[in-house]
Amino acid sequence: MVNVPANAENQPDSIRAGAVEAAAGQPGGQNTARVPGGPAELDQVGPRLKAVLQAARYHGVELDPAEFRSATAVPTAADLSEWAQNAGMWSRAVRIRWSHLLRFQDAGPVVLLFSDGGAGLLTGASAERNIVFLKSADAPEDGEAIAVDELRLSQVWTGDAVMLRATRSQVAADAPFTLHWLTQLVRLESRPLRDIAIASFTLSVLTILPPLIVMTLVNKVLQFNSISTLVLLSAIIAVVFAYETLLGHARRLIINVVGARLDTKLQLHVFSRLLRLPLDYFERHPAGETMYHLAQVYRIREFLTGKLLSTFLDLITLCVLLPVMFYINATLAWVVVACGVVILLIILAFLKPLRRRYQRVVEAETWKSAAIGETVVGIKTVKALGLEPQRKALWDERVAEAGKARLAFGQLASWPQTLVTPIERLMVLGTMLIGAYLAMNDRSGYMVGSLFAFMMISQRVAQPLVGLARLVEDYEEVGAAIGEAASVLNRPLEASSNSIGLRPKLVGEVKFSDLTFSYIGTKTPALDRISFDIPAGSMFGIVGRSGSGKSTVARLLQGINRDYSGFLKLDGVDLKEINLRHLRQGLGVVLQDNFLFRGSIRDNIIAGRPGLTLSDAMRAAHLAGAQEFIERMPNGYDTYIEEGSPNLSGGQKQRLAIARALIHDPTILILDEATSALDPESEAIVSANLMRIATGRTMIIVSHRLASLTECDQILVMEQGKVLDVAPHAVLLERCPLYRQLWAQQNRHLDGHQGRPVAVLPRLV
Ligand SMILES: Nc1ncnc2c1ncn2[C@@H]1O[C@H](COP(=O)(O)OP(=O)(O)OP(=O)(O)O)[C@@H](O)[C@H]1O
Repeated sequence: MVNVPANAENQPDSIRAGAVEAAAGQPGGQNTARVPGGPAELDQVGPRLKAVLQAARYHGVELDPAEFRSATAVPTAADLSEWAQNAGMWSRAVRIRWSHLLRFQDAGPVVLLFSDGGAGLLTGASAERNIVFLKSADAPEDGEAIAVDELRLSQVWTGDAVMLRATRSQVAADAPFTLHWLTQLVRLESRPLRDIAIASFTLSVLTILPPLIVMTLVNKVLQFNSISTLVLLSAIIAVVFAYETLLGHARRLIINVVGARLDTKLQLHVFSRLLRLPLDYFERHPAGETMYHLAQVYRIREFLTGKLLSTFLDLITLCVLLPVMFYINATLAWVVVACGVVILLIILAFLKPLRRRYQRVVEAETWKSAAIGETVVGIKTVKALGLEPQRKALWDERVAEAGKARLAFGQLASWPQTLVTPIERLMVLGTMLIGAYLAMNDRSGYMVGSLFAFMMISQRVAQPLVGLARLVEDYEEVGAAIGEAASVLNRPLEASSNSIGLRPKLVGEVKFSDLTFSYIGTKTPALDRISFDIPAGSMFGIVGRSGSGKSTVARLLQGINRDYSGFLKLDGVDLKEINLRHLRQGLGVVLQDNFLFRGSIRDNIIAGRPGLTLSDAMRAAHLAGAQEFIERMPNGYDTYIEEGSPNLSGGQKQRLAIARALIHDPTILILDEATSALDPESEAIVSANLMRIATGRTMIIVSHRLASLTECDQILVMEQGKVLDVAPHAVLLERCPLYRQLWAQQNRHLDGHQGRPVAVLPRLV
């Protein structure tokens, strides 16, 4: 019987079907034949990677071959497993025996590595027939997995296997940031939490002993002068204290570990979601506001591993101690419980007004953070325009508002505290007084010892009871913090870069058909039924007045905005269908103002892309015309650039940005006003390299300056979001009035000479 994996219907065809045509002879092999139906880029991927890619796809995860790292020519099981793990999957590289393979009946495909460098996918097994079902990574889509016995497999299999599946945390990575998600996160730590609970329970039990011993001491030892009982009790107390100390230490250690792990997971989650937020979000929200909201995550973590955990542990103590209190004296125990209930009622009564005031604190703090963030980001403008007094006034105002809101909250929050404190005292002192009264009327003589014991226990109970009541109050604050963090993290993300979308091989042909697009919140469309084609490998210019939609065209091409109507196709594939990360890896973009990160020039050009070296950086710098000025710098490619690159001129910055865009040899290079802010000399240097840069790729140049576009194969003229004309420079001069007008405006100094402006136009080489 063929044991097809349980969710066989959900498997991609490439796994479900196909045969290991060469399982016995040439399994996998170093065959680079096209995978039918698979992405074109798989053609260049070796069989071991292909097998892992397919196994990952079975679990709904699309791995990126560009992220695979291996120190050896033939990927090892460990490399492959690490690749899957880096993409957030659970994966293990294992060395297993045949008998183990027979147990893989419905766990999804397992990748088996073959001794010739190939690989196969184990899709099922039959223990009765002593066979496994195997399929090559290169198998045709509609082929069947073939049955292979132990002897045949042993001829080709190294014994290494890679197991992988989607992890819970991976599923959780897309989950919204809610209290439920946080609870799930905590539940993943169930084992250490269980240990903490056991330690706490034991500690609680141990805390019962001293009061009980005191009770015995008073009732028995003091009354009957029993020295032997005293010695025994002392020994017990010593052992209990030693245990208590050790267990307390262990508990704190485990709490620390759980706290650190939760912290790490939260931080990873927050940053990965932040990176996946669409650009739109960042354009609409000040950086300071976003950072303030995200900082709330740390309050949530403090609550989870601090107050919540300790209250949970206190609850264990309560559960152990309360019955003992009732056992010692029910009347006194009821007094304690009644006090606890009153404390809870007081806190509940204040919840709603506290929530309202806290909301005001949150709003005021958000505005405050936005003001400081904006000032730091725009400090150049603040200084240049001498806006310090205005910014200071704004800051003063925001600080005052936040202070007022905090004061109002603090004043109200102190009321429950004021009301709860006497009740807390009453809980301890009241029980003492009532206990003393009861002891006076007690004739057995045992009441005194019980009273001592009760006093000791009630002190330990009062704290958790109050803590429990306060937890409700703290939860309000944390609830607000979750809301704040969620207001950033729970926005719709860009399409999942790992798992969704096609990865076609990009050639560089672009087609806009009847495309209309409006920014959110605007009435007039930024692009209005535009249609034009950009042939692969051509140089394409876009001109138009300010606000005509030039940059929007470039944004849509980068997949920044995807909610347009009509079609935008890249090499015949709808852009919305293309995996976002794959798309952006095929694009190079240089903007008017490019951000260079803190680090060396080399690091900035390589931009952290793994596997690239100094010689790659030098090649890109040469192409961008940057190598000459880099080599003149004191430390060459190791010259350190500060954030925002104050030690570079505008032209140098732009050339570095172009080098950075060229480093991965993009199929399409977009220059969006990349040379507009440059002085004529720098522009001439950059433009002089454009022809070289353009070779072998599609180049889209958005520019105000018509002079920099004259060499383009086609120039698109835009006006108010519409396409006015598309033609080469000379033709546009003839037939497009707007183009002619813009050209005349920009080249008045040429004296009616229709040729190229002598001073501005760079000679392209
Ligand atoms: N993020 C945005 N949100 C809302 N509206 C926008 C946004 N970006 C641009 N717009 C609007 O869309 C229209 C086209 O803008 P776009 O930036 O594409 O024009 P442009 O031709 O590149 O202008 P410029 O040459 O001045 O850069 C403009 O009316 C602009 O106000």
